[in-house]
Amino acid sequence: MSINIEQKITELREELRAHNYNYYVLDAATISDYDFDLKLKELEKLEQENPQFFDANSPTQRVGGEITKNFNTVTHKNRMYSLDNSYSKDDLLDWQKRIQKMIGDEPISYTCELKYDGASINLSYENGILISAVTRGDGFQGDEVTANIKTIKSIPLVLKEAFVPNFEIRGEIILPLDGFNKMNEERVEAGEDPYRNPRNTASGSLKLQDSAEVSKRPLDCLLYHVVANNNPNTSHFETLENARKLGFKVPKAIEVCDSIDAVFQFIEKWDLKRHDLPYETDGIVVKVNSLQQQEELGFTAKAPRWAIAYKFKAEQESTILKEITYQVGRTGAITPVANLDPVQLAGTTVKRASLHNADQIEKLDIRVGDTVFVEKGGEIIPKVVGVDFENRPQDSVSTVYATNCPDCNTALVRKEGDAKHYCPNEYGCPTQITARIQHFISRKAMNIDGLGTETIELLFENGLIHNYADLYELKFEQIIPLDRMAEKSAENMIAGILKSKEIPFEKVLFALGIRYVGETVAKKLAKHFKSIDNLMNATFEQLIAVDEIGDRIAESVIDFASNLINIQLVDRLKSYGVQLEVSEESLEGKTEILAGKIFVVSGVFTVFNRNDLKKSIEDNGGKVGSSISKKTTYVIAGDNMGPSKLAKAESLGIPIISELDYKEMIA
Ligand SMILES: NC(=O)c1ccc[n+]([C@@H]2O[C@H](COP(=O)([O-])OP(=O)(O)OC[C@H]3O[C@@H](n4cnc5c(N)ncnc54)[C@H](O)[C@@H]3O)[C@@H](O)[C@H]2O)c1
Ligand SMILES: [Zn+2]
Repeated sequence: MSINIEQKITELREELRAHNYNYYVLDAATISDYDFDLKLKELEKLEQENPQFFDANSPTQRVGGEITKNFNTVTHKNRMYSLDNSYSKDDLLDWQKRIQKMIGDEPISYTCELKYDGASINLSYENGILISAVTRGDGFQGDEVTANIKTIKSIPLVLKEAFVPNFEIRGEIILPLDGFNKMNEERVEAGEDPYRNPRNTASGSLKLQDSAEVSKRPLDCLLYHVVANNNPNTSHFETLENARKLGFKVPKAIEVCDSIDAVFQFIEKWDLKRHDLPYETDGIVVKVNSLQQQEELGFTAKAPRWAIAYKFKAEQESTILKEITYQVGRTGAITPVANLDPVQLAGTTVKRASLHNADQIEKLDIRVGDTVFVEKGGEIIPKVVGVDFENRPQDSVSTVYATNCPDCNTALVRKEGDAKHYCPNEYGCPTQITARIQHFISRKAMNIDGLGTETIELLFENGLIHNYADLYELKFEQIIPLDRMAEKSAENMIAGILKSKEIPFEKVLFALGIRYVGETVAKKLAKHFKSIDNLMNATFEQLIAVDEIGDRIAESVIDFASNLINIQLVDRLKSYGVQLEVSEESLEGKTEILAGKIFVVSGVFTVFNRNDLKKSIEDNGGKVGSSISKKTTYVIAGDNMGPSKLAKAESLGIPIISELDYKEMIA
């Protein structure tokens, strides 16, 4: 009997360690948090009942994160703990009884805060200056990511005054939903896989080696805890209020509750309201408000006794997986899709869910006929997160991933290091062909009025177009006999196509649909190479010499340029008069006077409007930075420049100039 229990404990520990690794190190969890927490609770219970198997290294005794060793490893001055979890009000009542017993008769009041879903960070200030930012790591040691953290604008680098000369403040690095969705739109546009959720994208961003790359991600930091000797405040609430006054972003949704009933009310209110927040939360954190009582309660091996998290259950439902189908995208990438028995989830009916890729299907052992768990997290598309193995039908067979394209039946390929399969039949696969033409006409590309995605399909099915160049050969007489085609619509279509010849080169370049050449990259390449001929003749070295163009993009451009089909298409576009070089007009008024200089613009201006000022900097070869850093050459200050920006520029010794100074500079 005891052998079995020991074995069970060992297995659970191993399994949980593997999940911790997936979650914290790979940022790619394979089970839901809820299931993880259930398993952890199961292990806790077994360990409690069988103390002879105690192990200080058990996942129940340790914070789950790890240090990556890609950064300086720093030992925390004050340990960073996790939080105990609860999913029910009964758990909360149990906690309240436990701590009340330890405190005695004295009444306890609580602060309730939201539980921000991101990655924890410890900021150390000495004499009012930010000196380091370290991740939680394993709680004892973390990664020093100060350079990355300094790119987050809401984190003050210099304080006007401080609580006490030296203190630490802890918070959560998050990626607001807006920014997350925008990043994903850009990735999808460039033919890349979207990021899975804001939490692991925030956490992954912190671990990037290049802080210039981090600065492009709209990260934010929400603060929730101060560690200070001789803290003049006596409660957690007051401490946070004061931290907010110092300029830290402490969310306003904090309340002091004098009873556990008031705590329940806070929970109920935010269980609904949290969906309106600009960032994700996964629960409520309840903390004992009095700092003195906190001290009395102390810590367990892993978490403070004076706090507990109440976690909202992710919106999850189970339903039957009827069929796995496969979709081909514009770049040939294959996406497996779960077709489900319709189920109600977070207020919508879900019929289809993402299965990500072959590895994920194999890892979760997802099979047709299974009862699967479907979850809706921060992502727009719901996803299958697991299988209810107890309900697996007897005759179930493992899933064999598609070997051929669902559309053109070509054998799929998978490149090393790529999670996705691709249909390599780029120029013969109908879905890829139409998707490429649809991309060509889209708003951010050639912006052709009078042509929609369905019309493209119609034209393709009727053999009138085989590629985007064919659009320019379309004749009124050819389109008019098509199904449901009115004379007026046909005219509009032809006019729209004609008008697209005026679209500037950078947009045409984006429209060509070269893999990894999204809107921004197209702009950079157009600006640098000035014509399609220069670009298509560029060598790998010339390509990667361009700011922010890496190996992957360079290879993709070379692939495109060395393909005869593309060369012919581009030649045809040229012959129709499509803009394949930067026009004279747009070259006009442009200089390289400011080459190599980085400007940050702040405040309200009178001579220029803000956008014109930015454009003028770029037209003269300079760059506009979004935040002040060591790399900034000048700050152009208008009226009412923010005090924190001013302090930052001063502390880094960056010259602050007026818009008139700037005008002289370019004169
Ligand atoms: N799915 C998986 O495979 C898997 C694996 C490991 C962990 N997990 C999940 O992670 C959880 C354990 O992780 P954990 O220890 O990192 O943290 P946690 O999320 O349970 O709680 C602790 C953390 O909450 C954060 N936090 C956010 N708002 C806060 C606030 N207002 N006050 C205080 N802290 C706040 C802090 O960063 C703190 O470190 C588990 O409950 C589990 O759900 C999942
Ligand atoms: Zn195909």
